[in-house]
Amino acid sequence: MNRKTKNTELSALLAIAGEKKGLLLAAAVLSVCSGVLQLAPFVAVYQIIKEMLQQAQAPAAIGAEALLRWGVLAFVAMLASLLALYAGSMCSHIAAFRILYRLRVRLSGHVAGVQMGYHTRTASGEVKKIIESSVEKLENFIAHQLPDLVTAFVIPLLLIGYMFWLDPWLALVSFIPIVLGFWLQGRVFLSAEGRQAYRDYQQAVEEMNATGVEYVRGMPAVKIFGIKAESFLTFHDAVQRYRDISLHITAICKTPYSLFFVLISSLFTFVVPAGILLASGQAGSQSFALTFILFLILAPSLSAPLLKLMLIGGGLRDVVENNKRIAAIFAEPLTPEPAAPRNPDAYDIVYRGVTFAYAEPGSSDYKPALHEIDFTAPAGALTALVGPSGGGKSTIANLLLRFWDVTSGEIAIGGVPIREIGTARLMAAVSFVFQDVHLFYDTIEANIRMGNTAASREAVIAAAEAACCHAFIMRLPDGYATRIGEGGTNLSGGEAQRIAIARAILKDAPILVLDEATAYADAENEQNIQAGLSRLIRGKTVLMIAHRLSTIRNAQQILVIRQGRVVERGTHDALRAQAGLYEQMWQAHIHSAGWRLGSYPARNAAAQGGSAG
Ligand SMILES: Nc1ncnc2c1ncn2[C@@H]1O[C@H](COP(=O)(O)OP(=O)(O)OP(=O)(O)O)[C@@H](O)[C@H]1O
Repeated sequence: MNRKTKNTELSALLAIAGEKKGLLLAAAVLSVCSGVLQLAPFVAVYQIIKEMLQQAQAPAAIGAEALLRWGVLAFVAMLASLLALYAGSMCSHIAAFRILYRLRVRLSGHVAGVQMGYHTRTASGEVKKIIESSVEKLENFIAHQLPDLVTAFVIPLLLIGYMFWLDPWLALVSFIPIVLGFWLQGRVFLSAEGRQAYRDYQQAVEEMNATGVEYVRGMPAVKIFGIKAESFLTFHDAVQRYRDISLHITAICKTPYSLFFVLISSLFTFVVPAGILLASGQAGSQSFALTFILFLILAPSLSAPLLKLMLIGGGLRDVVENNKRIAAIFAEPLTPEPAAPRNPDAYDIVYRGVTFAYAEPGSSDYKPALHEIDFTAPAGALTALVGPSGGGKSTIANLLLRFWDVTSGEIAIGGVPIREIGTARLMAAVSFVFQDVHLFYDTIEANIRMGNTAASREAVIAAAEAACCHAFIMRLPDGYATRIGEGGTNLSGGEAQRIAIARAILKDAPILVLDEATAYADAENEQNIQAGLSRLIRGKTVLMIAHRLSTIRNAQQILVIRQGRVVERGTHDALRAQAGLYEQMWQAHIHSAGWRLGSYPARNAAAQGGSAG
């Protein structure tokens, strides 16, 4: 990663934190105050010892009042320190939760605005993980680590400054092990080997998580095909890689980390011999003895913030990693919107010389999907897209919604290029019934209403009746208020498809795109869905992708798509007369329609009879 990218990540992190500057500053100041106040008991002990030493010859002269005063001061300072810690922690937590909220809202908004290509390139689990856990980890950083970091920096600086002011030689002796400890740590962590090991570690964790999720998701296949855990090689390998890199990191870190820990935790063991050595030159000096005592008190209190600094330093790498993931989402470009959106006043659709290629995941290569597609879908008519699997039918439909933008050529609605219509108006003009219906974890009514949130209850029911789903909805325990999905009722593929059709009927958009809308229908259902569809498409411009050719027999126009090109076009009768690909597909369709399970015994019997004869 180059320096520029790193800076961008850091500035993105600071920009996020900067939104609540005031609260964060208050948290930092309060936690430094708390840290400084925590030193008060040490000062009190020092003052008490000083008083006792000064009156060593006549202990009776030691002023009990002075000792009490220092005791009370230490107690009050500790109370004040706890109060400051509490107030600082409140500030940092309030700041953290507000920042997290703003960040999640911004991220969700951005994710909704980026082009569909991002969502197909990126696993939905990954985006969810970033919005949930990467953002959540910032809470720990902002609410806890940031104030701790400031305190862990400021307190040792103040202490070291004070120690140098008291006695530069003793301070130097305390300071040398600190420098040595950090140097030993830095030598490993900042070396090329250390940095590479950390990157490998991160990658190993990600791989292990991703393959672990895959393993659990693929459990039905694992069970059906009897694949044992050890033989699930990718997951197994990922776990082994994680173990190896963890052991490698432990091996390179154990000595410097142990030395660092020992050096920082035992600063006073350096101070004692140095003090004795220096004291031998100043025998009888009471003031040196006092300074020495103060050093013995202060040196251990330096260790705690320094060790904390080290721990936070390790955690910061995680924060930077998480921030990198969050910044990568924000770096994803949004669907370009026109400066002045235009409204089409007609709803015919024209594809003119449309060529499109998908970006290959993880490379800068592109995979061509469509070549010079030209056709007009007249307003109010049904245009069907048929053809072999992988030919490009869904891609043609998806481009109309600007899930991706065309590589070259143009798509226009009512003469207005779709880029100039603007996403909101485009979405309002088009209804889409996908092959894979997505229903939200909500009530049936809310799912249908998604097409038109302002619709009346009667309109929702009318749409459900038109889509032939009213009857089965009424059989559900709570009717239209039944919750779908996790923790609620599960619908069959055909039922979910009819809900999606009801949603589209309610939306009543002038353009309708149906991608395999009858995919899940059984023979009885298909009639219902067809009935719903014929009500839905009346008077609209329809693009319909169908594998069952019987469903599009009456289309005004049929386009046969193969290998990203329109290879035949015309009505059903005209295409059959051409005796080309469509005719082959039609024959195959008729054959498969006649090939039902019920016919098996008769055929089988015939075959057996034939062989017997
Ligand atoms: N999101 C994507 N990223 C990369 N390539 C894709 C993507 N979606 C489709 N493709 C590829 O584009 C080509 C056309 O696919 P498309 O889904 O449009 O065909 P289709 O005719 O609708 O197929 P089917 O009838 O099986 O649904 C295929 O080679 C497919 O692998």
